[in-house]
Amino acid sequence: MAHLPILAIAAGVAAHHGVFRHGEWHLHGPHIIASHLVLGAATAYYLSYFDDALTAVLGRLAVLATAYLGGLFSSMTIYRLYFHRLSRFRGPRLAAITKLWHVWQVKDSTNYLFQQKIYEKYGTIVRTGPNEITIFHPAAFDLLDGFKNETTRDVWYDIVRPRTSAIFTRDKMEHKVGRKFWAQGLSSQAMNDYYPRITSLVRELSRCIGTFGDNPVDIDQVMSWYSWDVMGEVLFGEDFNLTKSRVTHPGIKHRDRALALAGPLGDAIWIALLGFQLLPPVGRVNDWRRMIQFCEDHMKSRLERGDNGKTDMAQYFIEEYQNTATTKTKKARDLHLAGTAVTAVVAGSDTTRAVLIGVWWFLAKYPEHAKKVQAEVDGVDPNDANALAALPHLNGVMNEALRLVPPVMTGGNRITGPSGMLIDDVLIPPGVKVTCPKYVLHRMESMWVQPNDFIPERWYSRPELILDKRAFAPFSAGARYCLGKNMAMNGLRLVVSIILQDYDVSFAPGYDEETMWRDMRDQVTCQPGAVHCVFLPRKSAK
Ligand code: HEM
Repeated sequence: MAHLPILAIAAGVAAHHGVFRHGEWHLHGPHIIASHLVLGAATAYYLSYFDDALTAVLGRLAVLATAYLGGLFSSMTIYRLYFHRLSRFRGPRLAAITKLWHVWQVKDSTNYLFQQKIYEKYGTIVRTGPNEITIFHPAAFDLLDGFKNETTRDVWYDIVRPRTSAIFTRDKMEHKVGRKFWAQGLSSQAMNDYYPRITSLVRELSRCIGTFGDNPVDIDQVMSWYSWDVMGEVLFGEDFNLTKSRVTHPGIKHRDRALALAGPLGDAIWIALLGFQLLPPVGRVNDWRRMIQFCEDHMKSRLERGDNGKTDMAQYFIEEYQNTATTKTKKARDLHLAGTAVTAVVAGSDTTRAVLIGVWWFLAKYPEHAKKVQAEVDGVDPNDANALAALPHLNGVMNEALRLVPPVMTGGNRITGPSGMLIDDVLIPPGVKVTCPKYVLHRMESMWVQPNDFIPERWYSRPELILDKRAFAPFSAGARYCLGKNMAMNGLRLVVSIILQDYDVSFAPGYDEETMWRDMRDQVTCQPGAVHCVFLPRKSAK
């Protein structure tokens, strides 16, 4: 019996080297727990031959379990610190041992600030996990996602499993095929149909803002209504009417609370997946389920009712659903359509809302830039998307807001391909998770002059303030760039030009300007802190 603890330690070491060091385990949490419980029960049964008393058996079992886990975790720690192929890379020692350390550091959803500190302390190429390198280099976006990239998506993209979509898939072929349908739904031809409908939603937004008079407008609330309405109109051909009725849809609350759960766990996705599978539907797990349910149900009813005479994105997703009837099972097609709905609702509503919050903060803080935009947009017909796209200061404001408040602040994790990744003569081996936080790159001193300052002119009349344009990728890059970019930019320009044609903006009396920055959270998408503004009708003629 005395030899059993030694055997248990050896079993822990063997489990590490023989099993857990190989392959991916994030989808197998319940199986790992179940197999260890079975093993524990079998060991208890074996021990009961030597001792009749239950307490004695359980006591011995606890010793063996501790020895096993001790062997397993000691082996992991020693291997990761001294023998792992990334052990030569600089970075926090605890990060090299376990990703849980990183999760703990960003428990309040401040991964963007954590990454900033990591860069300042360790430099350009940092080991931020047992098998993870974070790159703070302008070439990184292209290396990760450029057209010649060999990378695959990291395990994070399994988060809506068993559902999939063009974004939430790690299968290159599924991504390529799915991307075609998204591209059709977001093509310039489809955009011609959406644009007048989005314009009338922006007019409704302007009316809604007018109803506040000289009272403060909670920008998050109003932009959430508006962006949800746009998502409904473009995705499902349906008006949710939130801006008009000034009611927050429950889907928005579920989305925000669900993303708050996914944010800090983004770097240890197995915890979230385990929670979704094992925990009862309470709290944020319930929000996650309800968010998914809302998207699924809505897409399903759109499928059943057919279109209502308007072009919408759903029609392309339904076409994909129908086209794959002979090649995929119904269950697989249902799961793909559901995953696509979740992707479209989050990508289509939450990203633009985040930028708009940032834009209004900057315009209230720097009224001289609002005035410059007003001088440009006055006299321009917002129905003419090309005319708005040609206004330099308006676009400079958009780009600066996207640079300083990128809606996707971190994330976009990839796994290096068979040749690894060469960066500044440093080879990152194959099969390593690599990441490049946009928030940090968008503010690096080596890439931008006065990196933390809001200077829209750097995008047109003062190009010398941009030292390396490769460091700007709010919509990602290359083969995986955002397919909604044109729609998003057209929508953002419309909102800012119509509202600034109608109103002057300033911070609400008593509003603490630091709130937006102090309470900013990185939760898959950026969640800026509260911004309260007052919009007063313009006195000057347009
Ligand atoms: C300002 C608004 C937006 C920003 C900053 C933005 C940013 C991004 C980023 C960074 C990615 C890469 C994500 C990743 O690889 O994990 C992405 C992908 C994507 N976005 Fe957007 N997005 C915006 C709006 C939209 C909108 C409105 C839609 C459509 C309704 C959309 C649809 C997509 C799609 C389909 C992809 C996946 C592309 C692919 O993987 O091939 N986005 N977006």
